[in-house]
Amino acid sequence: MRIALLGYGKMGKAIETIALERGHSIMLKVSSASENFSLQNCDVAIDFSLPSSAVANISKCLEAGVPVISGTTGWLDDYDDIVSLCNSKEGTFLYASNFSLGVNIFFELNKTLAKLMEKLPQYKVNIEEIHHTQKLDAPSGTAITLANDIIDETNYEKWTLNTPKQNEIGILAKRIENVPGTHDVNYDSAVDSIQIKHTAHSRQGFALGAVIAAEYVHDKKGVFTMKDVLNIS
Ligand SMILES: NC(=O)c1ccc[n+]([C@@H]2O[C@H](COP(=O)([O-])OP(=O)(O)OC[C@H]3O[C@@H](n4cnc5c(N)ncnc54)[C@H](O)[C@@H]3O)[C@@H](O)[C@H]2O)c1
Ligand SMILES: O=C(O)C1=N[C@H](C(=O)O)CCC1
Repeated sequence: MRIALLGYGKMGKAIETIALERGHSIMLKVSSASENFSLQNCDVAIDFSLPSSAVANISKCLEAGVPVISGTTGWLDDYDDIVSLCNSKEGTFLYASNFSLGVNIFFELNKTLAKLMEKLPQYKVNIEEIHHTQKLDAPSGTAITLANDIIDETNYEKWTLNTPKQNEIGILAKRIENVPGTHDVNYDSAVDSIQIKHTAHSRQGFALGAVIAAEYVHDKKGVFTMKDVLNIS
């Protein structure tokens, strides 16, 4: 595949390494909103940029008829508009808050555990995420996915970064130098605790998942998720 990298920071560089190893070519590297780039000759675009630039980048790809995947977090208020644009252009789009294959298995475990714990009101759930200090958004996109998936399976109504009320899931967002991404979901009762946890050891897992997702979507039409890529029903 001939790939456009929209965002050439920590993730763009990690994706470049893995894409080249897998025999792909990098046609374009974009690093700022002021670049007037052309997507000509690109088979797929991979956006890992800034919360403030993702929507413009994704829209530009969809307008140009170039399949696009995005891992940028912190722009999801506009997700439905992007889906509408993709559908109206008969284009190709995939967003994942976390491209790591392990995290996508962790998402399934989280849903299964939430279904089981729903029957045990003596347990209260909370989520903790830890990321490096350059991260712009909090909570992480992954923590939001975990919380929303629990909300879909239970009576919890929303998540909060503040002290949670009875119907709220508390998310604690910690920032510690050089941490690529750690997430845990904790259920605490008066007598015990249950915890599931995912720890990324580097950015390689995110980058590999992104390249695999780009390989999956590049010749398809529609709006996809990592469940499609991993064939999870
Ligand atoms: N979904 C996942 O699996 C996953 C994994 C890691 C990071 N992320 C997310 O990806 C995003 C990027 O992460 P990062 O660690 O590479 O950040 P980074 O700050 O290292 O890189 C972002 C890059 O985007 C560039 N940029 C600024 N404006 C741009 C524009 N208009 N178009 C294109 N590029 C532009 C910046 O110059 C910078 O180099 C963040 O939102 C982060 O939360 C997601
Ligand atoms: O480094 C980041 O920034 C990460 N962002 C994603 C998120 O917000 O969940 C995925 C993990 C790394």
